[in-house]
Amino acid sequence: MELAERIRKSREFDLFERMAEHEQVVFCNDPATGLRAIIAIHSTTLGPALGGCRMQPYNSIDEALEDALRLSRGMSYKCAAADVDFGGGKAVIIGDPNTDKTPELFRAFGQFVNSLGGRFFTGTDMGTSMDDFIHSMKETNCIVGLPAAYGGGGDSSIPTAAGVLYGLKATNQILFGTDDLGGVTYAIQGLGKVGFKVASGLLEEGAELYVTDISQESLRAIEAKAATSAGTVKIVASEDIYSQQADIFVPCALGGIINDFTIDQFKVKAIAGSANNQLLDESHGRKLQQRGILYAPDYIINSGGLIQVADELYGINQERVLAKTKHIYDAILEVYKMSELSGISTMESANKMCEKRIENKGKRNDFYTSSVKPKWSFRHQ
Ligand SMILES: NC(=O)C1=CN([C@@H]2O[C@H](COP(=O)(O)OP(=O)(O)OC[C@H]3O[C@@H](n4cnc5c(N)ncnc54)[C@H](O)[C@@H]3O)[C@@H](O)[C@H]2O)C=CC1
Ligand SMILES: O=C(O)CCC(=O)C(=O)O
Repeated sequence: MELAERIRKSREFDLFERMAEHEQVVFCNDPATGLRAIIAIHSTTLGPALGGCRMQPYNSIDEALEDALRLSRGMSYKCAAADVDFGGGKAVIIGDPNTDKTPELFRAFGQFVNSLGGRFFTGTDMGTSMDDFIHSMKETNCIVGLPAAYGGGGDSSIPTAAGVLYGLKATNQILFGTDDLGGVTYAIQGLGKVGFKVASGLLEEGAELYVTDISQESLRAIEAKAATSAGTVKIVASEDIYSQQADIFVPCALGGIINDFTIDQFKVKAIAGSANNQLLDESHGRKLQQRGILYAPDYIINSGGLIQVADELYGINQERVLAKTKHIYDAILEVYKMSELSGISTMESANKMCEKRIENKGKRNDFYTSSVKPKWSFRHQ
């Protein structure tokens, strides 16, 4: 029996089966600082792996690993969709972002990132902020999305939120024949770095919002914002956000929130938000299609942050970032149209497009020319 076949048949190698699509998974353990993290590299076909680092009080190693595997896979598709020279990776730190952060923990994390020798670049995600990575960057230059004062492109949640607003305009174009964001009702889950900016942008345009967050501070802040805006806001309980009588559900917190339990609760016409991995699995994309709910593939509508951090490789240029982020409007319209023409779901349409791009790049003969400086070398000077 072939080695690969023998391994596949042995239950003791289940972990390798789970990461069958992934190139590498690194478990990072630093007892001195309490760091326990997982870095997952899905694919480096398009370039070094890139993906933010999430911090969350996961209930088990299993849950943390699953998140890292799913998120890093999503990054491969996101990089292909945004046409940037990066592959898919992601990191998760096990811990409570409100109580467990220390400078030493993020320095230890930076050391592990550095040990990958440029195969993995990272920055902020759910539960982490630019300030955390100021500590990590002391150990590695594979950190993106740092403040401008540290040579980075700044807060990547700004272009992410801008991209979501462009995606919502495209969605309104299909639903109502207009790009206007005002006069429409949205149910927003999560008012963090991205969700708060999206909600604020919608309020300024006169939208009617239903919002939820587990942070009372964020809820008070959005009420204060609404008091000085053209729009209105109503706070709803976490479990009620899926069943709001709104036009569009805008998930900006957790993944897996489109599942068998929530799908029957939706009364919306469309779902379009920043959260990564919104569909529990691909079948839920088809179920949304059957229910006539338009779905904006998450890794396209939320690619503004990636566009900005990828731009750092060329020396950040905000005009270029904005122009590329605007393109999210066309990209979302394109996938809605592809799905309509082919009859397959919007997510399947987007996946097919990205898989083709990755396959084509994999086929290309990247031949070596000794006179040209390696593309990434300036990051290691
Ligand atoms: N920051 C970025 O540029 C990007 C973020 N994303 C994704 O967007 C989502 C949000 O990211 P960030 O805003 O950066 O994270 P964040 O950590 O700043 O905000 C998340 C918010 O969700 C809230 N939340 C957590 N659990 C909740 C629940 N059960 N119900 C309601 N609210 C809940 C938190 O209290 C927090 O306010 C994540 O899925 C992230 O992976 C995707 C692309 C880029
Ligand atoms: O925003 C970042 O720092 C990297 C991009 C990313 O992780 C994401 O788009 O999910």
